[in-house]
Amino acid sequence: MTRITNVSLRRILDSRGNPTVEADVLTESGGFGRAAAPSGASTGEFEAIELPAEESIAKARERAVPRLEGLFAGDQRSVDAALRAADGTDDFSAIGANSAVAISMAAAKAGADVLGAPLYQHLGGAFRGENFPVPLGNVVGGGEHAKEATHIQEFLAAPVGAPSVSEAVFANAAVHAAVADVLDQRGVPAAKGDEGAWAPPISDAEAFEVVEEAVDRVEEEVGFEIRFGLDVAAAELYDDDREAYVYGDETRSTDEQIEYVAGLVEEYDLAYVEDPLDENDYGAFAELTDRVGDRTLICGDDLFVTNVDRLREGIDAGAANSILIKPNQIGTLSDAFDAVELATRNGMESVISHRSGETEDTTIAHLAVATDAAYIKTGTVGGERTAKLNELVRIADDAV
Ligand SMILES: O=C(O)[C@@H](CO)OP(=O)(O)O
Ligand SMILES: [Mg+2]
Repeated sequence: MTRITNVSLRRILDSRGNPTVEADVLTESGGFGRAAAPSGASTGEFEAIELPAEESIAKARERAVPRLEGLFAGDQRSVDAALRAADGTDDFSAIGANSAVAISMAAAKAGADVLGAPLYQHLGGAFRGENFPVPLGNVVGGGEHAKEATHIQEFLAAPVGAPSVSEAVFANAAVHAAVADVLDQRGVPAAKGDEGAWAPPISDAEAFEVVEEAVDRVEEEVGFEIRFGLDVAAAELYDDDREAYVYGDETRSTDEQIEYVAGLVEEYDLAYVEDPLDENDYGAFAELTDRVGDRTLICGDDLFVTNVDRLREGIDAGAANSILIKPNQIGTLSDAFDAVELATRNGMESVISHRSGETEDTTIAHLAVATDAAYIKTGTVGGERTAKLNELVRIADDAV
């Protein structure tokens, strides 16, 4: 039987050294699932609410755990509906999206365990297809993830021509290493940001040169196409009072920002641009998508926050052609799947993503394969990032 007999919650460390929530779900027949909540730094204004870990655990123990015991672990919709009912708010502010997402993911793993199936197959079904996501590798970054580095939050290698997921993963690691060489040649010292990307104290313009050079070198070495992309995280740059995007001493109006990003897509043949504009500006997103959406992905992260209502608004406005999916932005796997489904039905690509604060949890690797996502964004190096990448390699190798 797959009935849940026990849900336990504990406080563990995330990659920034902050406390986060880990959940264990046990079933009657001995099925077991464990998962942990990640945590963002450049969080969207409309995300589900993360409570301090201790508080979230106490509230979830009191309100959610009693409702979960007795449910079928494999029936993800019921588990997630019980979490929503236990919380009773729209944004999980009563029990915390951190406990909710940890329990939701742990229940899915317990459900898979009972079936003896890998998680990606439990979630994606027998006919999920043979595709694998292209890993987007953060190789240079700044913004909220490294304050003294670039204004643009992430420069992402995109090995779109890789013949296998394994070659793609290693290509990203090679670009990360090549960036270090290029910076070294230029005499630029660089620490690493929260996601393991290099965080050099250089201008965005110089970062483009560095990343382009590193990508070109590795492309030549591996013999397949590597492009690159960005997470501008523009909501963090936008100043409501000045109605402008602030890049240190420089500012750009919304029209200038659209012009700037369209120019970057053109000049660097960018494969992917996430959050190029403020999270409240569907109109500006639509304008940019109209201009360059035929040759690049314009992806909404803070814009959509994995929320179907916000996605619907975006679809009506023509605001983007892809959506970033972060289960903890919305609180359950069912909600994340609903967002992917709505996006797919409307011809949009899905990109499954980690957070800047992470654990060794590998659920998103399975989620990306299960949903047939075009891309997965999960960093390049560092244990909490390679945990997901190595799991992808194992999934491709049928070894999970
Ligand atoms: O903006 C993002 O896409 C994420 C992950 O890269 O960062 P954070 O988790 O800090 O929101
Ligand atoms: Mg983002």
